[in-house]
Amino acid sequence: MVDYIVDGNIAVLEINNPPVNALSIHVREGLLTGIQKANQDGSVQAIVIIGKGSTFPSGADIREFGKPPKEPWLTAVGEAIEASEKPVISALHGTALGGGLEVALFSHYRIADERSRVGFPEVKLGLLPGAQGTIRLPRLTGLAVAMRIITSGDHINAPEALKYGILDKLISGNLLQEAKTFAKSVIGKPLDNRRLSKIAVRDAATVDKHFDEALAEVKRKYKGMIAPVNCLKSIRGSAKLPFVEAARLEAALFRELLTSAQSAALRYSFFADRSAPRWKLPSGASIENTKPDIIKSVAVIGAGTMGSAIAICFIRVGIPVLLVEQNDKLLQNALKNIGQILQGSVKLNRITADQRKQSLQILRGETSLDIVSDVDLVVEAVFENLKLKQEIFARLDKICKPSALLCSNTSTLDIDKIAVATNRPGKVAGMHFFAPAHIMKLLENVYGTHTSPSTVATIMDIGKRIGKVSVLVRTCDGFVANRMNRMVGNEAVFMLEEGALPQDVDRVLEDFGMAMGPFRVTDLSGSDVGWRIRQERAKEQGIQLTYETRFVNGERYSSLPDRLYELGRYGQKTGKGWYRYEKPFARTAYPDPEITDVINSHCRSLGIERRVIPPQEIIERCLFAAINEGFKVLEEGVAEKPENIDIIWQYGLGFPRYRGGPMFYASQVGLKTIYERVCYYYDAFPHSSYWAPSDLLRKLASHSTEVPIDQWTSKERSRL
Ligand SMILES: C/C=C(\C)C(=O)SCCNC(=O)CCNC(=O)[C@H](O)C(C)(C)COP(=O)(O)OP(=O)(O)OC[C@H]1O[C@@H](n2cnc3c(N)ncnc32)[C@H](O)[C@@H]1OP(=O)(O)O
Repeated sequence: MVDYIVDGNIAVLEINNPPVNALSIHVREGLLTGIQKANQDGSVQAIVIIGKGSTFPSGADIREFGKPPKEPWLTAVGEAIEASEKPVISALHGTALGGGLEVALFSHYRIADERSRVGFPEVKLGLLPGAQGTIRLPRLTGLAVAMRIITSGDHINAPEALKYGILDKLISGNLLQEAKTFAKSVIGKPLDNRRLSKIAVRDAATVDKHFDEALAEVKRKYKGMIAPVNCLKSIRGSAKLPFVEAARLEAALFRELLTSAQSAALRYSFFADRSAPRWKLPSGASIENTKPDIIKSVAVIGAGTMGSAIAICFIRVGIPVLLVEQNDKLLQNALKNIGQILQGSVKLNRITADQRKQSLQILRGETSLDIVSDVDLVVEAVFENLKLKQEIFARLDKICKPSALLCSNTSTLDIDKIAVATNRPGKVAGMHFFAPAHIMKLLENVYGTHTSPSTVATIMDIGKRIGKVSVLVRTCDGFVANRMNRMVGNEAVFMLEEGALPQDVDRVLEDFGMAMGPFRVTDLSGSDVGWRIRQERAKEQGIQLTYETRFVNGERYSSLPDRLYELGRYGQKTGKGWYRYEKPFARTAYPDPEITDVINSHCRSLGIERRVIPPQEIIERCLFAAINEGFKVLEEGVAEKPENIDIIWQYGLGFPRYRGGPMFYASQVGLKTIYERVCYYYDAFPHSSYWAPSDLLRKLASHSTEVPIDQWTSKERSRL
């Protein structure tokens, strides 16, 4: 794991632990032994630490957290490095992160490949740089820069790191050769002024001011997260306390984080991010054995808000798009909007003016579907109506070349029902973008009964190319996101009927960490959309919806949202929805006494007695209902693994990453508790059949010990 190579009077400790040279136990042992050996070796006068392969260590081995810790700790290794009587030079390349950067900060000198990056991403894992990173970095950079680097977790490029004093020299040539040359140049020089533990924080006197400012910032930016706050407390300690005491404080703050539920969730999320895009079909086809087609051109059908944003996703990575809208006025409007959105990106420095120009050059608007005959991929983004989509797909099937993939951006409709309109069901799939599509990271890719493995491989690959987090799910009503989120919406509205107000429900869920409560979300997206879908479905089933309707097909129904629609309260766009806004399209939501009156009068007219609904009930009814549905999604194989569901919620539905996702949250609450509460609510609300407990949940909850989340699918599904 660490090779010890002597070249003349220089010992090189080469870390070899692919893929990222994580500081696993054997690496820590190897480094410690190497430093000791080099100090005992009379022929050695300086020591170089370097990474083999693509990078200097990118951090501690995250898989070791949560397991019984093994000595030597990284701090002990680092202290041996700093105490070395022979100069130690860390030679950085790739990404020197977390514990990797800490190794460098224990070293007496740091040189780096000019393309390398450094950083402390621990905060993203709910941790702090616990091997003295929080007390060493401020000694080099000063407090403000250290606070920013450590609480953001952002990577810093080498030239910037040089400017901040983190690095001593940038290297453009052969790193190892240059490191040896550098090492020779520092032999015999005094080391105490190179040992950071011997150096004071130069702006220590200003620590309280920096702390207060940074604390206000992290509380706003990382609401609810404890790691950034502990990072700041530890950095404050670096300035206020003698080094050894500051190190003790850092260790205590680190231990608190290491055992926290937030860190467990964030570490789970780190691996879930990497696992979710790795798709596998029940047939055995997978990312490992199926090649994607190369998509060189795309047509987007429907130039509404969604279609336009989808077009942007492709053109900004250089994939030409034909945007088709039947009405020329709407088309011209869409093209203008796309230009404006890209202009906004230029203003925010996300793209250059040149990139905007290049993107617009590969966008073409058309009013005829016939023009799409030669594209490789079609993404349909018209109104959510099965008949309309079937008509379009039937036409596309005739117009498009046989190899073209036909995908729908439907958010709910069964892909199989769309595919039957074509003679190429193997090439039909869902690509469910989330609004606003050019901003939201999630792409919920949907396969139907006949979708071929190569179609799946292609939509997953194109998702990656356009920078999305792509998760594959099987078709069903609402897929994963909308199917599970429907329970949140339903329960939220039912609780209004029983005693809550929109702001009560939203506040509880936002305090839990959701980016937005369900009523603020509805106001943002517009309640007219939901109304139209409800009316269409009722029409299809020959049902007449009225204010008195309390059940549809035996299921509990609330007409409250319909009342809002009739009042013209469509949400932000009309300046009124579940909340009041200063004017149409204004963002700030104010609780509205008119809504309280509407709800009260609704309850009176239906003879419902209102009661106080406690916060815990709001959490349980919204989230436990969704979690129960999540277990049904798993048992049916709609999602292959819990990570897929959690990633969909994090990137598509604003679930707090520091809680992992609804399924990971369930694992922390405990499946017995979840199951018992689901049963309780099913008893209380038998007309909401989604409360019927999932078989998988029941089975998992029946085990005497908690079944770990990574065994939920493999163990139990096969036994159901
Ligand atoms: C106290 C805490 C201390 C001292 C710490 O150091 S905490 C760890 C701090 N470091 C990090 O958080 C870095 C995490 N890694 C990354 O950000 C990225 O992996 C990368 C920028 C280093 C490289 O990115 P990329 O090239 O895209 O590669 P992947 O992200 O796909 O990673 C490749 C595989 O390596 C696994 N991995 C990466 N980092 C670690 C790690 N620190 N410990 C364990 N495993 C790690 C990653 O999961 C990938 O594995 P597979 O999915 O391929 O199995």
